[in-house]
Amino acid sequence: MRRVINKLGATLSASLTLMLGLCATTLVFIATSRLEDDAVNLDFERRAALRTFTVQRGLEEAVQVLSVINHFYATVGDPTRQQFRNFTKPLLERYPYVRAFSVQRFVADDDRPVFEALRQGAVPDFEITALIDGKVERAPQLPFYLVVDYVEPLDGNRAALGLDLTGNPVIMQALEMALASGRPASTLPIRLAQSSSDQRGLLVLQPVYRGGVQPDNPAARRAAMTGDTAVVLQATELVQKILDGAGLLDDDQISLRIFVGPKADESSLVYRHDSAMEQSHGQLTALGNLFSEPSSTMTSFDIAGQTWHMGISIAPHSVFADHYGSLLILLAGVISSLLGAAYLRALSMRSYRVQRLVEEKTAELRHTNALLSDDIKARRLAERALQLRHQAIEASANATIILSAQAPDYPIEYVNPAFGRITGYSPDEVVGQSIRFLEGRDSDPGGFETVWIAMREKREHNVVLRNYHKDGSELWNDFYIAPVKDDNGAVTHFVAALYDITSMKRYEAELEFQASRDTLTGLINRHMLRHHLDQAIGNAERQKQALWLVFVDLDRFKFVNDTLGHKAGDTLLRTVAGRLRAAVREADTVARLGGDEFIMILPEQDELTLDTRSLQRIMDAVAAPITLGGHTLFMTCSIGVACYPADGTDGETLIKHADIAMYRGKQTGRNNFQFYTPAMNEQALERLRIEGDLRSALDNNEFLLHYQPKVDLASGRIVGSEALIRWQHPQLGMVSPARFIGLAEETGLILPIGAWVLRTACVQCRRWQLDGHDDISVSVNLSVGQFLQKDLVISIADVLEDTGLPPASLELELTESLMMTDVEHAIGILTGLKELGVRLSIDDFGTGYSSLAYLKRFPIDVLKIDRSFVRDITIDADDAAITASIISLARHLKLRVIAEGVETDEQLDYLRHYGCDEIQGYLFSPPVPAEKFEQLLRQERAVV
Ligand SMILES: Nc1nc2c(ncn2[C@@H]2O[C@H](COP(=O)(O)O[C@H]3[C@@H](O)[C@H](n4cnc5c(=O)[nH]c(N)nc54)O[C@@H]3COP(=O)(O)O)[C@@H](O)[C@H]2O)c(=O)[nH]1
Repeated sequence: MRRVINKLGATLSASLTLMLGLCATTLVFIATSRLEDDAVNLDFERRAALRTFTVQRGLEEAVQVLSVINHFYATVGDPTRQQFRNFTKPLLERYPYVRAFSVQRFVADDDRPVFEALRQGAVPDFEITALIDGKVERAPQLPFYLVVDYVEPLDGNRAALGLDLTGNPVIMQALEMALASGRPASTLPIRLAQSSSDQRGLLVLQPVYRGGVQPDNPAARRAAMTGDTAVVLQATELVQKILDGAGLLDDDQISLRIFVGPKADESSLVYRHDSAMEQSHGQLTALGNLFSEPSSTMTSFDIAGQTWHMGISIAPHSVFADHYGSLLILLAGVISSLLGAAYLRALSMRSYRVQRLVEEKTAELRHTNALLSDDIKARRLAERALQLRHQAIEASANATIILSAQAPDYPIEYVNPAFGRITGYSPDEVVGQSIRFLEGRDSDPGGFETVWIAMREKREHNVVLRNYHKDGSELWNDFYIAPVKDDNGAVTHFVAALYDITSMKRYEAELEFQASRDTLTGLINRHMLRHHLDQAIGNAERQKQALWLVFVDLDRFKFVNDTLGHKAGDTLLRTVAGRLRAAVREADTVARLGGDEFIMILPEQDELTLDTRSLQRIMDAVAAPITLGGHTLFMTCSIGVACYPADGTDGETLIKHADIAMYRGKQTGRNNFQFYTPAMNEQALERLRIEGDLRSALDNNEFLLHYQPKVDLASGRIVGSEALIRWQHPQLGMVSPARFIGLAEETGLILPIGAWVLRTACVQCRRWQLDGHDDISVSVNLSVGQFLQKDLVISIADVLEDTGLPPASLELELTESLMMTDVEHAIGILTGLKELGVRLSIDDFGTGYSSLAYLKRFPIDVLKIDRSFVRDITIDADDAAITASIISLARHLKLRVIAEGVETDEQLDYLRHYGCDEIQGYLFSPPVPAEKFEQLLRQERAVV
């Protein structure tokens, strides 16, 4: 019984022991499983953290590289394509995940053709393009473009060169972010123009500012932005290269998903790496419960303003593999005793603690290690960036100066080599000195003052300064200064960039000069004249003094231009311009209005009142002979004067009235000056009116000829006639040629009108001859326009042949000034006419600047004394003497001489006394119609 009880007890005890053993074993199994789970989770977290950290650090490094590029661009100013290439080449080698570096520039539509043409110098087919429906095409017209100006490497990125980014809202949004934050900003993933695959890329952008200094608020940054620098990253490739570079893609249990954007979903997925198990997903499903649930984690971080999400998961794994130990324990526990179970439990508890401790220490060590290596990496990066910046500053073409903010007068602490090249001063000469030593005596004192104020207020500033090079030459600088703060935000230094804009300033001054000057003569031009005139009128008004507005127009300038060519015409204008300038006072203004028109402003001065001698001086200056390419020219001018304030109180009116007066001068025989009178206005208006009618007068047969007899003083008989045109105007009645010949010359109508006169006069004269007046001749006035006609000789020969008039019966009257303008040319034409057999006469003789030396070279037959001398022959001793000398001169040169405008017997007696050959004038007859002239011929009486 006792044994039974003992057995039962033992059984019970054994059962109990067994039960206890089983319970203990089960408990040990569960605890061990948990321990194993913890170890697996810990390991996953460590692997995930390492990947997240590596990707984040790689991305930050890519953004940092952009800052280096941006700094280089800002420091160098506007690097050339080659400089940009040289700078980016080592960076591209060092950072293989960078797809490209690029520089964007704003281009206004107006500048587009010039910009494209300039860029085509380096890239022949360069043009501004746009990405339209996935294709790169010529960009449509926009007010401005943000053009990819440089991109490196060019291979593989060629399609991006010239691309206008303004049409890409994602890029423009990122640029806005960069402007708002003042830091580089990234786009969301976009399709790249240069990428043929579906892979998307990211652009990290950093604006470039005018002067290379970043303004401190968004509005100022927006205003100062000239473009941007960018780093182009192929998102998938980037992550792949970062992880691969760190050897983190070998783990076939880890799956990765990387998203860029506000949400981590399929649309923002940029990278995916599947574990080996996940790749054989089908088998997993079949094995079902034998595999554990996958562990996963999602971490988000910010890169250049965009949120990156990194999802990491570990593949489902075999329960057997993870819990092999615990299952063994379960098995052993079932078999082993309660003691073993108890021992196991004690052992496992201890092992759990030890393992936990080991894991914790290992994690701590890894973390410290990672921090240490991060620190080293960060230091290396910072050192590299610092070195790069230093090299960029040293290599910069523009001067960089660092000034102390803590000593009085802000002494210089550093200057780069460009400073020496630009200013001529070595670092030894300037370090420790105030930058003001660059100032010169006549520098604008306000310029540096503004720099000082900005430094006192510890803010950035930009100013254009006129400084001086060490050799004393002028040095224009675009000067930018900005404060440099330490880690606590205290301003310790100022950095200044000094751009040499001397040549640009010179060019500007040259342009300004050009804009105000007449390029041919160097005189001030029409535009600047208005400015001078307004000023002169203002002065005259204040001083209560007069001023003369003198309008000078060269006589027969067209003749020189047409006969000697435009080059000679230009030389003539330059000569005249110089003479006009020399003929007036320093304070007077001489301007060229255009063509052969000059304006002079002669203000009255206290000690000097205005007087017509100054006008005569101007005329004399123009009249001095001018030799041009073997030709000696005798130029004259017509002058019109309008007086302030009598003839106008504003510039426009004064010029208009002086022009009218000048025109009057032209009408009254040129080579004179005329003061404006209100009556001239009427004439100018009339001129406008008759100009229109003149064009149709010939077609309407409104012209007719009158003839004035020429009487031979020896025989007292009519020997010739002068054909003088008349215009029977339908409203104005008979219009004198004095009113329209000048106009006809100006408009070119003189050619058909002159041809009509010549033919009509020849027909008439021949008719008189056929009627029995065999000796009668006709003289016709030849105008400048006709004289310059290339086929003049031929056309006269044709008329003579057509009409049958013997050449000797035709006399051509040419004015003295017409022939004297270009003597050689005139001699050529006159010789041609002479060979035809016609007679040649110099009309209005004595009124021009005749040179007697030339006179004898002209093949002429007759001198016609101008009626202005004849008129006063009996009352003015000078006119009488001139007339007598002309007659004597003619005799000496074996020329016939005729006096026109003879109205009185006294005049006739005088002329007869001195041996004048013929006379013409009202004393015998005014010009009369042909029928009346015929009557005079028929009277056949000795008239004088
Ligand atoms: N190219 C051409 N010029 C022409 C032609 N016809 C005329 N003219 C020129 O027009 C100017 C004015 O001519 P007109 O009004 O006909 O005056 C002429 C005579 O009427 C005038 N005259 C003649 N005798 C006297 C006189 O005793 N007193 C006086 N006060 N005037 C007189 O002189 C003018 C002729 O001058 P000129 O030619 O110099 O001999 C005039 O310049 C004409 O030349 C034409 O067809 N073509």
